Amino acid sequence: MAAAQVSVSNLHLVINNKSILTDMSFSIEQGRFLGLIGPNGAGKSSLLRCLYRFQAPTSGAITIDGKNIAEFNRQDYARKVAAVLQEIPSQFNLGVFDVVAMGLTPHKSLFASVSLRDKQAIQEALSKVGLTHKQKQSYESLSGGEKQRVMIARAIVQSPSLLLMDEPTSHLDVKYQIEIMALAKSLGITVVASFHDLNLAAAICDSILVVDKGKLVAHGSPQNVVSSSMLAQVFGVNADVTLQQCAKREHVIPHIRYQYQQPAIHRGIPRSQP
Ligand SMILES: Nc1ncnc2c1ncn2[C@@H]1O[C@H](COP(=O)(O)OP(=O)(O)OP(=O)(O)O)[C@@H](O)[C@H]1O
Repeated sequence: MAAAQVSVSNLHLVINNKSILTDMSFSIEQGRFLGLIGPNGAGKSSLLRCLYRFQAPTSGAITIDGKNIAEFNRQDYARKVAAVLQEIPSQFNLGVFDVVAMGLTPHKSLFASVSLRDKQAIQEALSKVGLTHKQKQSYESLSGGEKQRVMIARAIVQSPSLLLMDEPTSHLDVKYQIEIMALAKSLGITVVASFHDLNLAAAICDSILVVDKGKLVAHGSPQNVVSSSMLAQVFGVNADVTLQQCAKREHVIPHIRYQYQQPAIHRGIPRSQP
């Protein structure tokens, strides 16, 4: 499936009279990898929920390939958009193979059986996330990181044109953090993913959107967005940022070194020294 072009305009989300997202506008070109970063409670998951239609925005519009997402029927939307969410479902009383097979549902008619070609797609996805040897095991008995990789395999099988991921690496060891992100990038589809590992986001993403208190405070290439001043103002941390030439990519990647010994900053205002 071709990659999707996504556009968000003047998005507002208000829940119980509380502004969760305020006047967000941005767009993502086809096939690009957009990273969402921001402190806890900034609104990253809420934005992803709006993109996934889990949450209807209070006002504003989200379009995919020029069509408002509210206008897609459920099956068409499921064919177009896959999500790997923060809350890993725990109700799957299924084996790993069957959970991954659920990714095929939007593409099949009711009661259609799993074909040989489907089986190959499932095996391929399991191999890509390094879980071929676990395919007969029950989903429930997997570790947190293994469950997360199963959900990513399921999203791959779904063959979407837009992949939404909420902190997809939170349970993964460092090897799989790198591998899974490289895998998501290699799919050639449009990806929107939230990150807490800012160095990983800077290394992987084509562009980064910084969210703070429900507002978009910066949007651009990692090189333009990730800076000591942004880290101080938005995250309240002291850090040095150096630019590293990447062998495989033409551009430079910012690399953050946190100053663990220095006092934290309160939103741009250094805390007083003891
Ligand atoms: N259904 C809801 N009812 C009330 N408040 C909500 C609801 N959903 C989200 N919020 C609030 O909206 C704010 C943004 O939450 P969200 O989960 O989007 O942040 P986040 O950036 O993903 O945070 P984290 O990095 O901690 O996962 C938080 O203050 C949260 O408490």
